[in-house]
Amino acid sequence: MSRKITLYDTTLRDGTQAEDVNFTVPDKVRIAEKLIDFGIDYIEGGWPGSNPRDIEFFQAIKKSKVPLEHIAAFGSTRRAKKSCDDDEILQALLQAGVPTLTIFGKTWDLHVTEALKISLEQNLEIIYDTVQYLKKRVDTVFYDAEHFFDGYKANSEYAIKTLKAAIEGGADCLVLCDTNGGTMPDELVEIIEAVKKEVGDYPLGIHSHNDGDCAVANTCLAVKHGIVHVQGTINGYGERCGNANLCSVIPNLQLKYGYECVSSDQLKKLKEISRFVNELGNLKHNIHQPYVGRSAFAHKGGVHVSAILKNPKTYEHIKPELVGNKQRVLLSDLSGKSNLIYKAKDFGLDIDPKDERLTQLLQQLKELENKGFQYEGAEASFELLIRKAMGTFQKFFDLLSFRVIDEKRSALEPPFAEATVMLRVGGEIEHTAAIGNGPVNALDNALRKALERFYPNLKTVRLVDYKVRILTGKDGTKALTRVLIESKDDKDTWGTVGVAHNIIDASYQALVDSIEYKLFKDAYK
Ligand SMILES: CC(=O)SCCNC(=O)CCNC(=O)[C@H](O)C(C)(C)COP(=O)(O)OP(=O)(O)OC[C@H]1O[C@@H](n2cnc3c(N)ncnc32)[C@H](O)[C@@H]1OP(=O)(O)O
Ligand SMILES: CC(=O)C(=O)O
Repeated sequence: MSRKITLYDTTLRDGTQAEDVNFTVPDKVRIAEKLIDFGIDYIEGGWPGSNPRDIEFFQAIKKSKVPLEHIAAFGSTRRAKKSCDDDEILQALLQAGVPTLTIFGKTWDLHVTEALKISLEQNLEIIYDTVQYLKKRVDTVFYDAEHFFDGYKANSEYAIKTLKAAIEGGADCLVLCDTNGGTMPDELVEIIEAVKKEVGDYPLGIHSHNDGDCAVANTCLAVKHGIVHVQGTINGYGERCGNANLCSVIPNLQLKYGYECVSSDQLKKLKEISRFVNELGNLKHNIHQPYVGRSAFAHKGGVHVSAILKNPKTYEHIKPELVGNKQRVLLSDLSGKSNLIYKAKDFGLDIDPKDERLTQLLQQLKELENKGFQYEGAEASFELLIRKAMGTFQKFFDLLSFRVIDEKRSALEPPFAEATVMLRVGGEIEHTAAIGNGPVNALDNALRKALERFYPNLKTVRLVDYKVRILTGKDGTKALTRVLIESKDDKDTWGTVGVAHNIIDASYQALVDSIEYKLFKDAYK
């Protein structure tokens, strides 16, 4: 079963045909470099006959560290009224100066007569002509049989003739494309088996679109049925609903079916690759994405957590580390004691499952969640909650009072914000005021100013993110708010949360947790 599968990535071509997906030339080069390190065999860089950016890519890639034998340029067969020598698209392909060219030709008689408006015979000539012309000039020509499955269903005899024209032209691989993405897995298998009877063991590839949500399944089944060359994109980007997602295809083929795709060390970079492409494309990470999503191995239900603590296999289909991901446990009102025990272990606390305080803590967590607290992203607040409940937290200060003034002195001036805090450290009372560019900033400044005399290490703390979420929008300005704060020092980053109807109070809770966590970790961790 360890047949080597050729991986052909078209993120930089078909991927950019997706709505909202664009990469600059330097980004395309960086992605190509990353994909090569990851073990992709071919990277389709773009369509040089299409636009200046793609032409520039093929110039830029020659100055990068990517070996050119891994780069393919994409284009169509020659136009009906042109010879290969005169066809701008073929000439642009050759000028790209790469040793691998991929061209797509028509399989479906509907497309030949309706889109190209030529005869079926003429289309066969165009396919043969183009493939043999290019094959004389470059090392490798892949033939993408566009709409292969729809074409086969409409006119199987003609569809096979188009493949044979490409074989006669000398194509190195016949890539069967499910261009409209609506082929069902059973149909796909049946058609591949029929094609094999016609072309023997000629190398076959697959290029599946995802319109029926079957692109990954179709690609994996195609491989099981003898296909050796797999096309797809990182995160499944592509025209309309996308292409076969290589972030799922590769681990499925390698870990489930035992095919050889990339090395096990390269597979560990899968999550990183997925993120990298999103980052460069300024695209949001899909947390629920199989294998690579943040939630792919995140357990929320108490029943699940209880079982994975005994054996991770109970609710995990693979070991997350194999694809560079990790197991996570979420806290919510669906948690059981097992979630708390797991989390506590993360913080270095061993809790006895029979400890009475655990039941109280679980109850407290559920009540807090019900009030709007959420500890996902605010793990420092949760650690403080556990430590306080288990009696392993030491207080560093007591707040006695605070006051925040937000005063608009004239219509033209911005409001003036000032905060005063009174707190006790040991036996000493500190009473301090500070200003800020808004009420929360003033409160933050006042708290730090009051405490820095006692705890100079607070000077290293910076707030790097402050998010406010309205939890009950229907209540208008009376709404309940949740504030999430992310803080950083020279070593760590931590998140804290506060919930209240008063946004200053919610911010205060999150700020105090942030300071308490910093003082605790510096003193005890
Ligand atoms: C299935 C796929 O995803 S294939 C890739 C699709 N990707 C893209 O289309 C992105 C890049 N495309 C482009 O930049 C432009 O469409 C170009 C430069 C290729 C062509 O632009 P234009 O010459 O203005 O043509 P236009 O885009 O309007 O129409 C496409 C032409 O290609 C022809 N064509 C389509 N497929 C083929 C083919 N396999 N072989 C030859 N000609 C083809 C069409 O018949 C049409 O020609 P016509 O205008 O004479 O009818
Ligand atoms: C070639 C290609 O992108 C397709 O047929 O979908």
